[in-house]
Amino acid sequence: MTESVLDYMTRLGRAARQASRVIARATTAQKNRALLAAADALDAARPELAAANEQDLANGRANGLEPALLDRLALTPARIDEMIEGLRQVAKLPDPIGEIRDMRYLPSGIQVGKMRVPLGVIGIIYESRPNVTIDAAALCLKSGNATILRGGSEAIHSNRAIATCIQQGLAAAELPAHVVQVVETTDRAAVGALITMPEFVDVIVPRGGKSLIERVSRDARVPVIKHLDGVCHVFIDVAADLDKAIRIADNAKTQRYAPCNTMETLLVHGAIAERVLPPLAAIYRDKGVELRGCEQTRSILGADVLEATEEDWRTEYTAPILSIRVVDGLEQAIEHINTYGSHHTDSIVTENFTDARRFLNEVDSSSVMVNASTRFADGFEYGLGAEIGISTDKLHARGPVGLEGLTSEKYVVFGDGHVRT
Ligand SMILES: NC(=O)C1=CN([C@@H]2O[C@H](COP(=O)(O)OP(=O)(O)OC[C@H]3O[C@@H](n4cnc5c(N)ncnc54)[C@H](OP(=O)(O)O)[C@@H]3O)[C@@H](O)[C@H]2O)C=CC1
Ligand SMILES: N[C@@H](CCC(=O)OP(=O)(O)O)C(=O)O
Repeated sequence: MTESVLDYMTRLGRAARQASRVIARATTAQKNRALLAAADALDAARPELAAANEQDLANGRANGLEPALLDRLALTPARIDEMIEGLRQVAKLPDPIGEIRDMRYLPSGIQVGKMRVPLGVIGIIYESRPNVTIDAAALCLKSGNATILRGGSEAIHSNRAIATCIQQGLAAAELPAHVVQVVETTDRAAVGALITMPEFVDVIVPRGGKSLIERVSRDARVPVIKHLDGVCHVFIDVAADLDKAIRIADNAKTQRYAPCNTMETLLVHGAIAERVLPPLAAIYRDKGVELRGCEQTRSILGADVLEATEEDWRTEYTAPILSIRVVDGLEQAIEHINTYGSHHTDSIVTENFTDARRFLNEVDSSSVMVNASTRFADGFEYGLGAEIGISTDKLHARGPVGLEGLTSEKYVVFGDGHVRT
C-alpha cells in the first residue's frame, strides 16, 4: 500500500458516506437483488473461496494458531452453504426501512409519527471468522446502511475473496461498490482511524475480547455498540428440577466451547450441590472439560478439581474449562453474577416462580433466562432472522442485534400550512 493507513481509511470513510446516501434510498427489491446475486456469486466462487481460505489456514497453522481459532477460520463447503443460505434468508426478511408508525393528530392540527431509517455508515471490527463478513454485510445492506468491515487479520485472504462476491452482488443491483467495503490492510492503525472518523462513520460495532474493547473505549470518537466477551453463568437453584439442571448445565458448557454465550461459571445452591455436582462432573469429565472449583466443590468432587482463583470467576475461557462455585442461596448467586459476569447472558434453573422472577429482575445482563441454556442467546434463535452479534451495551440495542438494531427512528410531521402560535 503506497498511501498511509490514515489516508486509506479516510478514502474508505468518504466513499462510504457517499454510498450511504444511495443505499438509504434503495428499494427493497434492489437490495434483495444485490443479496441474491451475492449468494449466486459465492456459489460460483467456491474454488476461489477455498483457495483463499487455505492460504489463511496455512498462515494460521504456520503461526501456531490454536485449533479452536483455526476451526473458526475455516470455510468448509458446509459453511459456504450456510453463508449462501444466510444471504437468501436476509433477502426474505421484511425491510424495516421507511416504516412509519404511531401517526396521530395533535391538538395543533399537525400529524406526528415515527419513521424507521438507517443509521448511515457502520464500522464493524470482528474476529477472524469469515462468515461474519457475509452476515454483517447482508444485515447492513438490507437495513440501508453502508458498512466498513474490519475482520481479524488471520482471515484477510478469505475476506477479500468474499468481498469480491459482495461486489458482484452490488453491481448486479446497480448499487455503488462502496456500500460494502472490506478493509484491505491488517495494520491495526486502520482500527484507530475507523473509530475516530465521526464525519464519515455513524456507529462502530466492536465484536471481540478485552484488548479490542479497551482500545475502543479509550480512543473512540464515534458512538459504539459494544459486542463484548461473555462470562455467562448458569445458577442451579435449590428448587431446580435435577434432570433439567443437568441437561441445561451440560448444553450451556459443551454444545460449543468458543461462542460468547457459552457458560463459563456454574453456580450451585449449597443445599442441592451434593446431588447435582457428581452426575454433572461425570458428564464434564467424560467430555474432557477441565473443572476448577471453590473449596466446597472440591470437597464434593475430589482434589483433582483444581482450585478456582479470583481470576477464574472473571475469565471467559472459550475452551473446555469450567469454574464451579457453591453458593449459599439466590442472593449470593445474583451478587456473584453481577460482580464477576460481563452482563451478557445468565440463566437460573428453578421451579420456584419467586426465585425465577427475582433472578430476571436483579441480574443485570443483556439476556436473563429461566430453565434454558445460555447458548440460546442468538439472533436466529430469538427469531430475528440473523444477527450482527450480541450487544452488551445498554443503550440503543441490547442483546442479539438484527436488522432493527441497525436502524433508528426519526419523527415525521405533516402539516397543511400549520404555524405555531
Ligand atoms: N458479544 C458478541 O456478539 C461476540 C463476542 N465475541 C467475543 O470475542 C472474543 C473472541 O474473539 P477474538 O478472536 O479473541 O477477538 P479479538 O478481540 O482478539 O479480535 C477481534 C478483532 O479486534 C481486533 N483487535 C483486537 N485487539 C485490538 C486492539 N488492541 N487494537 C485494534 N484492534 C484490535 C482484532 O484484530 P487483529 O486481527 O489485528 O487481532 C480483530 O479484528 C471473545 O471474547 C468473544 O466472547 C465474539 C463474537 C461475538
Ligand atoms: N450468537 C452466536 C454466537 C456469536 C459468537 O459468539 O460468535 P463466535 O465467538 O465468533 O463464535 C451463536 O450462538 O452461535
